[in-house]
Amino acid sequence: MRRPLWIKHAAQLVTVGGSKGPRTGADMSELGLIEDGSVWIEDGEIKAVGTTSELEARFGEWEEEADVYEATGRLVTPGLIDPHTHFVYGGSREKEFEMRLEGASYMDIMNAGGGIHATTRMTREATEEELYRQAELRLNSFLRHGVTTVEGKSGYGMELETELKQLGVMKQLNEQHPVDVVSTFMGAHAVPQEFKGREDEFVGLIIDEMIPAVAAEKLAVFNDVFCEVGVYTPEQSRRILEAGKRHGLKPKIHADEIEPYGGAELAAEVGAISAEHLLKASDKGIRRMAEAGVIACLLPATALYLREEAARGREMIDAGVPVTISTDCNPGSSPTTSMPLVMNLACIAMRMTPAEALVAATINAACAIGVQDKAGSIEPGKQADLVIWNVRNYQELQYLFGVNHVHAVWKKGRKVV
Ligand SMILES: N=CN[C@@H](CCC(=O)O)C(=O)O
Ligand SMILES: [Zn+2]
Repeated sequence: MRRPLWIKHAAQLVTVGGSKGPRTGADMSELGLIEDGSVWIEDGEIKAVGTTSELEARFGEWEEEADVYEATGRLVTPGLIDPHTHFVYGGSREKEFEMRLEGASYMDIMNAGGGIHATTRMTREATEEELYRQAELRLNSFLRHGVTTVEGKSGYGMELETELKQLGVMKQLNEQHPVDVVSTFMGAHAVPQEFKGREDEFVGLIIDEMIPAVAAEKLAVFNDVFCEVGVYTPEQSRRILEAGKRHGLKPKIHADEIEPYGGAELAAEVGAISAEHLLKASDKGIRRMAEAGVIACLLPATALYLREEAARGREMIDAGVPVTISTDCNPGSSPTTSMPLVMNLACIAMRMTPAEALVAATINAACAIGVQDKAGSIEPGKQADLVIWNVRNYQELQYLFGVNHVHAVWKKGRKVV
């Protein structure tokens, strides 16, 4: 049995406790704050949460047996959760960054065989070991930025062998790296170049071959599709997502990123757990998502990187849509692992409040990837995934922007940063 861990005297402890599902509306501002907060942890699990004096009354006589960590003057939050990434890939695309600054659009580059296609070529060529080493470095960086759980998507294979290779790397990393990895199959990330003009044939391959194989190997929890003008139509997307459902894969959807295309509406119709991007989501789509309880996964770093207007986060929250936020870590449109930066941008570019940004990056992110029973908040029974920050309160975390304020990170009760 490990020695208990006792964190004491946090200037502010953000618990975000007590949620069964994703938070909406005014509940997105409820942080469950405890001043002079304290957490008692046994065997990697949170046993008790309260003020330091409350926990001293309960556990004071065992102080000698515990590892005590003083968080005096600092903010403590749940480990952040990144619910949308493409962190397993081969190669790099810094040349496209320059091309975009010179005027080329994201879709122009992709349609000319770059973008997702370029990364697909490099990922197909990479060995499993190479992919593992690169992805491991990215997970290390996530951890240094206070992120303790990450969703990861395949989709740089778009052929069964490479899709399985990417998902296999995520499975190994989930077992071997401190960060928990939740996997999503995204065979429908683009139409591979060799299937140009034969899109429906490739849709058939995803439905008849790839989804059954991925589900049989239990390599993914979710099934995602890039529903976009020039990529997958809403009808093709629906077929792919319904096929995933028949094999137990829950739908996610990259929706209305570049052009309005009815993606938000489709997410509500197929009962998607979340819809991603949504820069161009329609009013009707936002209403439908609120009615159906679809979580909006908003990616303000991607919008900034593509020099686009961010999604309407403020309006979505006001309309009752549960909102989460993410880095979208990928080699093209958002090569970052910084969730703290994403929280800053959620405030600055989407007019979310500092409290809403934290809820979006913790409990709502957990709900968007189905891990809310074990992560996303500081409450008894959950994994001890905690971050101590070099700031005094949650407002300061969002106010001092573009800086990594992480002081220390615990994953399942072990100090990893
Ligand atoms: N939009 C589609 N897919 C990714 C980008 C992938 C890439 O450019 O490599 C995204 O979510 O931003
Ligand atoms: Zn994405």
